[in-house]
Amino acid sequence: MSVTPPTTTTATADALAPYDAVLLASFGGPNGHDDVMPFLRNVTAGKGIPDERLAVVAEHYHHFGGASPINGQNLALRAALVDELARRGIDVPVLWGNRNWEPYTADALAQAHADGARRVLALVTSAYSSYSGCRQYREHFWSSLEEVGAQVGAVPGEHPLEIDKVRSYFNHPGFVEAGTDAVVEAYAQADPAAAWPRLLFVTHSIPDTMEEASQVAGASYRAQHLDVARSIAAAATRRLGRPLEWDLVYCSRSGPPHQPWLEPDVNDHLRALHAAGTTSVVMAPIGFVSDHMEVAFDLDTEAMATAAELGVHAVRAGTVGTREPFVRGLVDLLLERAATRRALDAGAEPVPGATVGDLPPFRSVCAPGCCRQRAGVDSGVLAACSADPAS
Ligand SMILES: CC1=C(CCC(=O)O)c2cc3nc(cc4[nH]c(cc5[nH]c(cc1n2)c(C)c5CCC(=O)O)c(CCC(=O)O)c4C)C(CCC(=O)O)=C3C
Ligand SMILES: [Fe+2]
Repeated sequence: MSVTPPTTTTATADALAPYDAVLLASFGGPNGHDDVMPFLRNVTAGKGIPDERLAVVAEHYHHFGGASPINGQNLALRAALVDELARRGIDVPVLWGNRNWEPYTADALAQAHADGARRVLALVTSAYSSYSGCRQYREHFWSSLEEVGAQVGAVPGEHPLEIDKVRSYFNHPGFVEAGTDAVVEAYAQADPAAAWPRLLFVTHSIPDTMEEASQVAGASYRAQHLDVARSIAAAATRRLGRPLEWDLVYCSRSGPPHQPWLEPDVNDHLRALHAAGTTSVVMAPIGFVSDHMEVAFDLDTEAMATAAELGVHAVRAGTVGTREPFVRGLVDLLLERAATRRALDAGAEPVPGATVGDLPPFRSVCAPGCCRQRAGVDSGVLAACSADPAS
């Protein structure tokens, strides 16, 4: 009797080469009451967010014991990634590092360096490209590498480790499939006797200036969301067998009142829909990969209260979290990025990236001037994962 060996084992042994570690890079969040203000000061350092706004946001955290759910969710995502990598025969350390709270990226990188890692592949917990979801992480990688360099006695600008980043993955099939599953599940909770719910895709608002600057990456932050919304609405319509009417709305705006941010706000939109006769909605938070504080407070607490006050029936769809299609897609993206790195090192073109929707795959190596806070304004802050760190 002959046994056919599984083909995947040998095929994937070096699938992540030349990388020797994966970094799950996230926002970070407080773990208790005493962490809240220091965390908020980290987040808003140099941003000019007024103290009154910080006090309001601090209350959101105190309402939940001072702890954000985001850290537990990232640990769960890391465990799911390790499992999926192991299932494919890939044994690689998966580090976890945050921009705004412990464990900090520099500490994770320093440990990886001490353990022998030299090339790190980063995956950020933000699917869309804009300053907040892309460049701010790349600037943070650069300064974290400088910090590790200083610890090991490297010359400034010469880093003891390299970091590459997985492309913005909003239009990757795994993200869209998991988001579609979440919407279909939410509609299953709809009362069959009541009105068919209108679908509200929700994301984080950003200043109009940041939206304009995000356009440099190919399609703006808003256009990226519209592409995902169309893809999910079309797939969910097919699966539910009924047409869906949908809108893209925003939550969590901050900044001074005179500064324009993307609109409509989810609460304002609920009021407008109610006035026009809508009685039932599903809210799908496609802008967030897990149920962290924006979802737990701004949607589940605040927007749900608005809906209740109006008498509008509202169901909140889940986030992609650790759903199987999402985790599988993230591992596919790690492999795609490694194959692209090998191709670029050999003087060839990046490998083609899988997508759904109308937009092309976003770049693995960011273009000069991409995703600044303001279009055309160079802040002078260096960023990793681009051809030119100064641009
Ligand atoms: C686009 C976007 C995402 C999605 C992409 C991604 O996931 O990265 C995101 C995620 C998150 N934002 C978070 C928290 C905060 N964001 C703030 C402030 C801001 N966010 C912005 C944008 C975004 N933010 C912007 C333009 C600001 C203004 C100041 C600035 O330019 O930075 C502030 C300051 C107070 C306030 O102004 O609200 C806080 C506390 C948390 C942690 C939640 C938790 O603890 O569970 C997460 C995941
Ligand atoms: Fe934010």
